Amino acid sequence: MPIKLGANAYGKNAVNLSRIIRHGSHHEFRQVSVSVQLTGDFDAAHTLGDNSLILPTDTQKNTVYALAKEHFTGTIEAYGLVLARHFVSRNPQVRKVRIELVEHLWQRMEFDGQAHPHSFTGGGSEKRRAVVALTAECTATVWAGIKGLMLLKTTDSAFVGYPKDEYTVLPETTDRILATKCEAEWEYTSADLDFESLYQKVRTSLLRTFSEHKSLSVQHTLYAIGKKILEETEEIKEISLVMPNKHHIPFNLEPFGQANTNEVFVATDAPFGYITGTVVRG
Ligand SMILES: O=c1[nH]c(=O)c2[nH]c(=O)[nH]c2[nH]1
Repeated sequence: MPIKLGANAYGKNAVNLSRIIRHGSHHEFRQVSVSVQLTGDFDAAHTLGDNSLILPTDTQKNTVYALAKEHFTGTIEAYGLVLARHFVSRNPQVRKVRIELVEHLWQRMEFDGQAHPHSFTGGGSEKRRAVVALTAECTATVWAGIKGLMLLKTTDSAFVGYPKDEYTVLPETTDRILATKCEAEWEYTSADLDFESLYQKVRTSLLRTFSEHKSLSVQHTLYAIGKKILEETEEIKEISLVMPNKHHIPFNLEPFGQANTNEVFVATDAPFGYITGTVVRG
């Protein structure tokens, strides 16, 4: 049986780029982790050690910084497209480039209702993410997403009617805490869109459905969130959601002579329910 090289790709991961955008004394601050991945004609590099078609990952890293001065002034989606077009147009050996950008969300400080011109606080666990793929034929695909979005509501969440066997001890509940650290990723229908307003629209829709939905399970809420986003936003082809169930378990206060009327809980890290799903059209 002959042996040959299968699928392969290479690039620089986690290029940590930060940038100040100055408008006089009012500054914007952006911080993003960029990963570049190239797919293409790299057989000779693997089988012969011939590096003549290998654009060094160090050069890829430098390109992320060099193009940032002129081009990283808007959305991460737009900057991803600039980088992808650069690598594809300069390197005929590249069949496909994939750029992943994960943005740390710094929040501007505010004092007495006044936005501070140059000071920020860390945005917590929430990150904004974009992935851009561009082929040598210039077909671009853009995905956008949210990571680490902590969501919690204190009512309008139930879990009843599930099968019970000899190992089931979970009591049915019609009023529990629903908490998750949500991840969402959606694919756009085009690479020529207002990525900023679409991102804000999707994020707001996600929060609104989470808070307003009469949840019968995490699965039920996940689908409701995805369905609403697709109904409201024709520029989105499909959306995938990850919604771990961050359990808050009622603590037994009976040994202390008190009734726990759904007020005191143990917040548990592990294990946790892991609920994922993609909502599609048609
Ligand atoms: O919303 C839920 N979905 C489940 O699949 C599940 N399983 C479980 O033990 N609790 C829950 N809650």
